[in-house]
Amino acid sequence: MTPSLADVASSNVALRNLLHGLPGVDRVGADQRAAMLGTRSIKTTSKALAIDLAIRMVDLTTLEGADTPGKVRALCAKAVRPDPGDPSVPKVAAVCVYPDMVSRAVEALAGSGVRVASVATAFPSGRSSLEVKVAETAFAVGAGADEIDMVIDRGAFLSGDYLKVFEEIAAVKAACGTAHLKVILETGELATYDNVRRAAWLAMLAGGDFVKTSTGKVQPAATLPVTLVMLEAVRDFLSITGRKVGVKPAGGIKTTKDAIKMLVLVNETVGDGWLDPDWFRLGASSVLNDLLMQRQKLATGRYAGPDYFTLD
Ligand SMILES: O=C[C@H](O)COP(=O)(O)O
Repeated sequence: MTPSLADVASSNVALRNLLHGLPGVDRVGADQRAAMLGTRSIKTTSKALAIDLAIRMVDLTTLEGADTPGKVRALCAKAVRPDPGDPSVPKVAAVCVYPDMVSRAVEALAGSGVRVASVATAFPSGRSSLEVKVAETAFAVGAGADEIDMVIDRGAFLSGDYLKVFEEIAAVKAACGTAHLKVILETGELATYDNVRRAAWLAMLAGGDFVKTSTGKVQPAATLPVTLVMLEAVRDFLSITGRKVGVKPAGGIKTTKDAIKMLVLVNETVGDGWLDPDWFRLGASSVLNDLLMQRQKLATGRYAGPDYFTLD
């Protein structure tokens, strides 16, 4: 008999049985499939569409201790008008900042349609109490964040305390109110693809609206095979539960090639139902300029050169 959500949500043994009962990931198969899809070429007309779609999916990110209000304002201006010389360039999906910068981003993005995402829950390590994590989430939402990017407690996950991870995600989700919750698995610390699949299921069962690969502070980050495993998880979760969850690879996505490989992977794994910023994001601090340069190259046949664009 399939256990109910209430059953698994109240017992670590039930959660463990469910997560360890998922089919194992064929590591060699996943690596090969991702590598094969990564070599697919796409037509020039499709490339132009893919670049604009990738721009619309970017969560333009700055997560540095040295972030200043001025840097966040400049990033927000870039999010709304990525190329001031070309109004046909679409806006990005969101700007992603630390909680204390949310109000600045909200102010700078007012009326633009670009969302404000905030990391929370003692990002990037996640090492704090549940009370602090919930309070930090409430602070960011109170300041106007539309989206919260939380980290899971990898220590609890890796020691098999799935219920702790589940309860933490559920508590943060409750603190989000109407804000969307992205759950960062930090796949570079999870050791196996089986763990990535289990952590993705745990995040979805606990109420996450998105599963996200990485903080950008740990390597490896958004690899193609890990993103493939997570795409398979959201596909299977939808078919079993009827609830659709988004995917956000983040960390180390730097070039148009990287971005387009991700889009091919989405198309081939879950289909075009996820080829939309509502369901797929690219978390990146520095991919936008390359997307702009390649876009201009396609349109004019020549590169404008990196100096033409403002810094990411
Ligand atoms: O969430 C997004 C990541 O922090 C960005 O990582 P990145 O700086 O490697 O692009």
